[in-house]
Amino acid sequence: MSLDVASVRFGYRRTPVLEGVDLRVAEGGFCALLGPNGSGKSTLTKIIARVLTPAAGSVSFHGRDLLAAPRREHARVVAYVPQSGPAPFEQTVREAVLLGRTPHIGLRPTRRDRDIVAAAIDRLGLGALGDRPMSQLSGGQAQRVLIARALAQEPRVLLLDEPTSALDLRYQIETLQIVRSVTREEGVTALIAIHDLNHAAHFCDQAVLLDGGRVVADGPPAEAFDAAVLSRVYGLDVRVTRGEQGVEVRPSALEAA
Ligand SMILES: Nc1ncnc2c1ncn2[C@@H]1O[C@H](COP(=O)(O)OP(=O)(O)OP(=O)(O)O)[C@@H](O)[C@H]1O
Repeated sequence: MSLDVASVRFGYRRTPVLEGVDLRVAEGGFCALLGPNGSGKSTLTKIIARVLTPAAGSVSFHGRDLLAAPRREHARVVAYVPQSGPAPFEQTVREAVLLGRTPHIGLRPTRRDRDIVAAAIDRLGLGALGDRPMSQLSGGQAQRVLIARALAQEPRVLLLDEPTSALDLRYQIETLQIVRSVTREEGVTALIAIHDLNHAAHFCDQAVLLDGGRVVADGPPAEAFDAAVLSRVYGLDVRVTRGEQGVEVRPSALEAA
């Protein structure tokens, strides 16, 4: 029972970006997708979300081919939080989150759909903003609406592309806690593109490191984080320490300062 990405290749025009990516996330796992700018993290999440079509390879969940499934079926399994989304001027927060119910709704939303939307809005701390037009939100509030929309979709697989990039420290931590509880308590499988290696180590149970469109490390963060590999991939000398608090990565330059 897992999300399986096998031999995925992709290029924009003639430039190869992903060169045979394999990864497996166990059901209920929380996997960090790491790597420097341009390493292919967004591209890979977009392929699983079916925003992009790979040149080769497969994506399956519980052995079911997600790339060949009808769109509505795919949307019942996979929810995708992009780095940012369009904010139609007239749409309120509640209407934007209700869009997450689209794959489940018949002709019109039921009471249950509205309850799920209200719960997702509350969970992301947006309770006071339900009637606010999307155009009047801060960047971080809008990012939290996208996450609430994905939760309202009740997916089995949750893909998040740098969902904490616009969030202040409190909401970064709260969002990662929410995603972790969704994986642990509801068995949702989550894949998150994220830059903060220490947040990844703390919250995720698997870390996949991409470099130039290839997987160069994959495993529990404490095992996958190797100082020599990270230093080479990021082009910056780092130290990895392992203690009671778990694994921690620090640029060597900061230690010398
Ligand atoms: N629409 C596009 N057309 C052409 N090239 C693209 C396009 N989108 C991304 N690329 C290129 O593909 C490569 C991978 O980009 P991608 O956005 O997947 O990286 P990333 O790891 O998510 O980076 P970041 O950490 O900066 O978000 C980069 O070299 C990028 O310049």
